[in-house]
Amino acid sequence: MTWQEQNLPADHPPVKSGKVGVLVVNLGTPDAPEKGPVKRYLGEFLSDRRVVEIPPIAWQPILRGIILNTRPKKSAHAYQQVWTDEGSPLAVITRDQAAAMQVRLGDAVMVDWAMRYGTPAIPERIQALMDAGCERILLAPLYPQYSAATTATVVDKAADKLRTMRWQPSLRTLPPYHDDPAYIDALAQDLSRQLDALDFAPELLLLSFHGMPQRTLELGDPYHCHCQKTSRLLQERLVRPGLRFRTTFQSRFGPAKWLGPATDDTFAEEAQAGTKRLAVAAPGFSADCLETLEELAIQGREQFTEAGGAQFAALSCLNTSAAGLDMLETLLRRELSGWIPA
Ligand SMILES: C=CC1=C(C)c2cc3[nH]c(cc4nc(cc5[nH]c(cc1n2)c(C)c5CCC(=O)O)C(CCC(=O)O)=C4C)c(C)c3C=C
Ligand SMILES: [Fe+2]
Ligand SMILES: [Fe+2]
Repeated sequence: MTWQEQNLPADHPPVKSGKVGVLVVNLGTPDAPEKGPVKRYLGEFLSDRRVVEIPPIAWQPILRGIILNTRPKKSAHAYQQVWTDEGSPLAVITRDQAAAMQVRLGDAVMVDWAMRYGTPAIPERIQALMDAGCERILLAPLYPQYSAATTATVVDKAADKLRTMRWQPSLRTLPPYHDDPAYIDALAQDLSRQLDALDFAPELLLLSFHGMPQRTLELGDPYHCHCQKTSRLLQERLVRPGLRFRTTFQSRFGPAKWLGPATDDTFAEEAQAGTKRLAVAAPGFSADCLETLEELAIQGREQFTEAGGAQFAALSCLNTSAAGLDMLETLLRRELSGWIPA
């Protein structure tokens, strides 16, 4: 009998056992590559005021009246191009990353995963960790570069859940790791391996990050600076004879000005300027997803070759590569320090 049990009245609810939980989180994805599920997912994602910073009174009519009636069909078609037997690549890879961390971190922790939009939802998985006895939770949004639209909204969602609890778990959050040597080393190692395996030598390696409205930079979001720093540190580590680098931003959305230069314009511009052999990597994405597998690997190839390019390769994200998992383990262990034995 523990000290706590001895001191409790007979009718007291069971006392939790003080385990440590890790919740790995990524953006989210539809449950199926069809119009209905894509519409539900986009409705939740694009209603997040951290993502679209337009007052709801002005934005919701545009979202409900136009975007959710046109985009789901087009996006569902794009998702169909990349969907796997096990589901959406982003969900499958995130699940596998969490499973690998469970094996590496062992019984000292319980590792689970969630998606910020769609399923499995953050509140549900926090509850599951608590039901399993976790009194301490490390929340790990897998975004190397901080942005209010990604990192902050994960913390908000977890806080919304904690707000409803009498007995809250202790929470730690994984900080952004855009300039962490473990991350830069993992990228350098994994991209070198992939470049070595190509059947051509690229003249240009495009480092493409997800875009954001330009306004977020002006309002003080560190995202753009984090991307630029990752890019610089990676270039310093990835010196290869004859290889040039450029940093670009992809996935423009809506009419506002977004961070530039735009990845799609750059594919065409480079080809027109005579670049024949190009590789593209997306260091800001922890897992391959629609934005890398469809927008870069499929559309990007078309944009580059139609404008006169000859050889094209879209490199994989860290996913469950050895380098990627080593990095994740390093980052998680550091944040778990004091909570689990070293
Ligand atoms: C206002 C719109 C958007 C902002 C701001 C935005 C920021 C942002 N997104 C990611 C990562 C991902 N985005 C993904 C898909 C996606 N993104 C937007 C819009 C904004 N993103 C849309 C509408 C979509 C859905 C697909 C589509 O209809 O085109 C994904 C992939 C999801 C998947 O299911 O595979 C990721 C990952 C970051 C990192 C970011 C800001 C830094
Ligand atoms: Fe996005
Ligand atoms: Fe996209």
